Amino acid sequence: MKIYHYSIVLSFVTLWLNSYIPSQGLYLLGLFLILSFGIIHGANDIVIIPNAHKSLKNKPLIKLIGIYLTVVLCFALFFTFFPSIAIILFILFSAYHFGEQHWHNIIQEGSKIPKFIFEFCYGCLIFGLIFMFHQTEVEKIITDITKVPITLDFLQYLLLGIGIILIALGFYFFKTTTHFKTQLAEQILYLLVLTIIFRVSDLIWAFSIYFVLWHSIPSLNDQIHFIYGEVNKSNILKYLKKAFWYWVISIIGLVVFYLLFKDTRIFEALLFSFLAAITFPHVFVINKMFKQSSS
Ligand SMILES: CC1=C(/C=C/C(C)=C/C=C/C(C)=C/C=O)C(C)(C)CCC1
Repeated sequence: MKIYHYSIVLSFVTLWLNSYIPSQGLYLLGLFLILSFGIIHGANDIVIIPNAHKSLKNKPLIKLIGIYLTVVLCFALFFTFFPSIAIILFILFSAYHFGEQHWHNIIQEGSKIPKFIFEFCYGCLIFGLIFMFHQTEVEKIITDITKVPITLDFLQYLLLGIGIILIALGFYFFKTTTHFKTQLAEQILYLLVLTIIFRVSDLIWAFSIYFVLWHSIPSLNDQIHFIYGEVNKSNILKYLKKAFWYWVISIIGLVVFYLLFKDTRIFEALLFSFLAAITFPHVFVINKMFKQSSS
């Protein structure tokens, strides 16, 4: 079964969970899943870096960890001092990252620029839909991070523009890329299911469903393939073993963090700022990995 078939089946399970678990429960489960999968699917960046980047091939692990932590720290400082620019970049980078993960196996032929625009717009569509259905909450979190009051009233127009670009480029890929043609109906169905899920679920739960089922699990699959050459039980276990301690430390961190900040307005703002700091380097590492595996 293709990895996205698991995603679609599990997405229906989450729809069913919506009516069985109260919102607060789904909120906590969503946070736990975002952090767990966020950490697990980013934990092996340090293993991928030397394989994807020739100049880092023979560097000792401790040096790589040092470089990685320095980059994360720089982004965290950037987020602290220039939150408005940082959040815009964070959303734009993440949109490309989500789109690239989703489409890189489907659009393999043709020129780079239309592919880049298509992947970027697809990611923007995903974020745009989540943000549109949960506008007030998203405005509150962004305002808490940036301290600048914002409104997302422009989202409908933006989504319309993105939709037009995606349809136009969709026609182009339909004519030029065989795999795209055979995938199109399935992908439109996925998008419809996702739109319903985003509409009926709370913000954190909706985001966690996309992030875990549609981004992290396919990403884990690609990473295991890249590092070990094949996805099987023993390689999955090897990968998870490597990520395990990072995960334990992060979950302990999350629990402490939740207990300390749960009653403050800025809990979600702090959480997303942390996610952003670890996301920036991850986006570059995975982009390099895809380039390397397609060359
Ligand atoms: C959902 C959401 C936000 C954006 C989150 C993003 C952009 C997450 C990206 C994560 C990635 C790409 C992780 C690594 O793989 C905001 C703007 C903070 C506002 C509140 C809701």
